[in-house]
Amino acid sequence: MEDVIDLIEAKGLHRYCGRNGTKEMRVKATGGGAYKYSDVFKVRLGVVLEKEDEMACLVSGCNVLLKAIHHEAFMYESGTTTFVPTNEDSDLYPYLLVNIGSGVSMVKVSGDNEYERVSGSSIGGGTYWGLCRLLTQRTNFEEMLELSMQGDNASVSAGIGTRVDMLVGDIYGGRDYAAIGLSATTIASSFGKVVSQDKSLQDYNPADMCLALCRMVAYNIGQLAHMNATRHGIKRIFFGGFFIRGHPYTMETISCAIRFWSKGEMAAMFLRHEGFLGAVGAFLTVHPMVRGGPTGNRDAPARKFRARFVERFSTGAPLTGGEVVGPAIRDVSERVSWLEKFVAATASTSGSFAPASDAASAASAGSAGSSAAPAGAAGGSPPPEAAASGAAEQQPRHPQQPQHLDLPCASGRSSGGGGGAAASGPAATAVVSLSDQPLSSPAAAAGAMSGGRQRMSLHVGVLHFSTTLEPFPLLADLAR
Ligand SMILES: Nc1ncnc2c1ncn2[C@@H]1O[C@H](COP(=O)(O)OP(=O)(O)OP(=O)(O)O)[C@@H](O)[C@H]1O
Ligand SMILES: CC(C)(CO)[C@@H](O)C(=O)NCCC(=O)O
Repeated sequence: MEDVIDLIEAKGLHRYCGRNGTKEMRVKATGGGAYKYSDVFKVRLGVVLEKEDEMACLVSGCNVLLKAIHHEAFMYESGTTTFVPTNEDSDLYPYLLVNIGSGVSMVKVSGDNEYERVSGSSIGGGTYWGLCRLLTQRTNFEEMLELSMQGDNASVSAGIGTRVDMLVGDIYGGRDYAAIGLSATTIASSFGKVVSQDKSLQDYNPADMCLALCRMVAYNIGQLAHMNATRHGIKRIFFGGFFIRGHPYTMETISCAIRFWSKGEMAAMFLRHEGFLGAVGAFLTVHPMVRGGPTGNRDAPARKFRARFVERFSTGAPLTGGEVVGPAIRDVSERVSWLEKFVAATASTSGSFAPASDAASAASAGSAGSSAAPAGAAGGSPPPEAAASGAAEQQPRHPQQPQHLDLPCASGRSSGGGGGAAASGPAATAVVSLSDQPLSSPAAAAGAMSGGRQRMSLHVGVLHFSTTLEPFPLLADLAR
């Protein structure tokens, strides 16, 4: 947070308010940080944080992104990314939103402003990060993700006793337990193999531990999500939060958990703007969705800009070749030029923005990081849903795929029957329609389809401070 405040100060961002920066800047903020850092913002920057409820912001941000961004949601299975277009006409509700930040919140979303936090878990991104730090002495999150790409949590080829996870095969003498749908490579007990090894911490490969932790946390969340979806009769689950980071292992593991426990009927869906949901929601309290009607036409260029900006602001952390190319929070000062372009672009179009209040931007103040991930793809045949598409695009983004997918659901009980290992092959990105995803209630679908709503657009402001390697051609254009 200190870095962020230094940055705001250095760039004078807190002065972008009112003519010549004369007004007090008020910024919408959500999450615990909106409370925790309220005084610091006021004292050091003179900025007032206007607090917005975290769950409400998560939900409204998610709803808007799903409606405004054609390719916001995607499935990620066996190395293949399959986009699931969601827009205003799609039958979106009800769905379960699983937000994986430090902790995990599970929210049943039944309508635009209708939601209930139905569950949560303290085993989340903070758990992964904290345990990784303890076990590997690494402090940098990106480094941990990269390490996990090189890890082997329980390889059979590595020989019994060399890795950390205990497999069904370790217990059953190399055999499957087919009667209950468990293959020999299914994880029977995360870190369980350590118990039978007379070794100390330094004998273990940090990469193996990072991977085993990633699997443990992600699988547990996937399993809890499925249980909660079932308990509430929900057929669609979207996963958000900054823990995911478009990390193939994380997404693959969550997907596997959902496929396995739903007996192949459900698929996990991820979000391109995963880490920004709350920030988008907070921003919307300043700039509500652009309305149609006579006044709507006046700010058409701004609307277009907003929509295009969001589409392009992919905030991605796709992993290519094991390297995290998304926003690395390393040296903040060297990668902030986009922020300046954004400010310039916003200033140059602000006449048509018609802000609802003095607040100039919105921030999710819960964490220091930001960003999300259009996951790239590679390999494998698409899951059954992808076959319905016909609109598959070849879009190689993950030239190197995870190598050790001895996933807990690599058994006959998942729809693919023994799926789970990432196949090699050409990268593939497919598109399916949301209606290919099962609906829990036809009535809900009919309700969601009615009402003659329009496609919405929005403008994501300075939501989070994030650095990114993503070029911003649109912003650059506008800034010129
Ligand atoms: N560069 C990073 N630095 C720190 N954590 C990161 C980074 N990238 C991803 N993460 C993960 O993101 C998590 C925080 O996610 P997020 O910002 O969505 O939630 P939060 O608002 O901090 O948590 P909560 O909602 O529980 O208050 C961390 O615990 C960590 O697992
Ligand atoms: C406390 C919050 C909501 C803060 O974002 C989050 O970290 C969370 O949902 N934690 C899990 C708390 C629980 O066990 O329900």
